[in-house]
Amino acid sequence: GATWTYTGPDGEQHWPKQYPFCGGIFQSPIDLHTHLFRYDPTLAPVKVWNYDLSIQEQLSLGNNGHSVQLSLPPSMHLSVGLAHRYSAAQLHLHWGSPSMPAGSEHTVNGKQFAAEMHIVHFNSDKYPNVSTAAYKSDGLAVLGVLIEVGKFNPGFDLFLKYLSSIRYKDQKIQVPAFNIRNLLPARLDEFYRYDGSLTTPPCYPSVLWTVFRTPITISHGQFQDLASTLYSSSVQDSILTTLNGNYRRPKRPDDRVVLVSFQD
Ligand SMILES: NS(=O)(=O)c1c(F)c(F)c(S(=O)(=O)CCO)c(N[C@H]2CCCc3ccccc32)c1F
Ligand SMILES: [Zn+2]
Repeated sequence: GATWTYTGPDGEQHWPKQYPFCGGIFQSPIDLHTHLFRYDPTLAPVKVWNYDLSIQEQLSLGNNGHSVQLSLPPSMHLSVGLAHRYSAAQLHLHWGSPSMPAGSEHTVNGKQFAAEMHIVHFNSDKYPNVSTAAYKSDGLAVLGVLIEVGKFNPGFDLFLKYLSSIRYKDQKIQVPAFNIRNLLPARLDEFYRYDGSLTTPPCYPSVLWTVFRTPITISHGQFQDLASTLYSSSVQDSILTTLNGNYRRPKRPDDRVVLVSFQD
């Protein structure tokens, strides 16, 4: 695809020129703030199926120049208390930089977290794959997990430890699969839910967002590895640009409501 970045002449304020949806409605991320919240007692806890992948399976871990991306098998799926099954496609992260460790996309009452993980799922009842689903209004369901710096996270290390093998854009390796449930917070019953978009070009307004209320933690060392190991440059590029600060700033909520599954 075309070259879009998070800063500079191809930065996010320029995205709408090449990707018109980026300047459109229902954009993500947003600041999840209290007066947008509406408690919805009918919101069922998120149920994940087949996240406990066998170590015999191999997953593709790649640097796509915008993020670190782990491919996921469509046998992994979730039910978000909705009519359709959403099958997993990939997970990726957004993070800050070593000097500015705030890099989540969603913020909560103005607080930005160190990083954020997204697990992209597509409506496999209706569409054959994520690329077809990506531009359909009921196409995608993305789980968002807010990440703080704190206790070491052994689950994240199962793929963070390979980052030095995919330093450059378009590098990818096969890694042993693991239980993706260990990357999620303990409570899957407390979350924010709203209609939004992809947070990267082409910014299709096709995402049912579920952002869990409880952040998970990774250690300072794990964060530094994430924020300083990858390049957005290809291996043949003469100038090396470190891949960090890969988060879109919060967009206007317009007249959207954020459903919340908790009351306190
Ligand atoms: N934040 S986000 O909105 O969840 C989000 C990203 F931030 C992100 F970088 C990606 S990307 O890595 O594919 C790079 C640019 O699309 C995606 N890709 C999704 C949606 C686009 C179509 C597609 C096709 C195959 C696999 C994944 C995807 C993405 F959904
Ligand atoms: Zn994302």
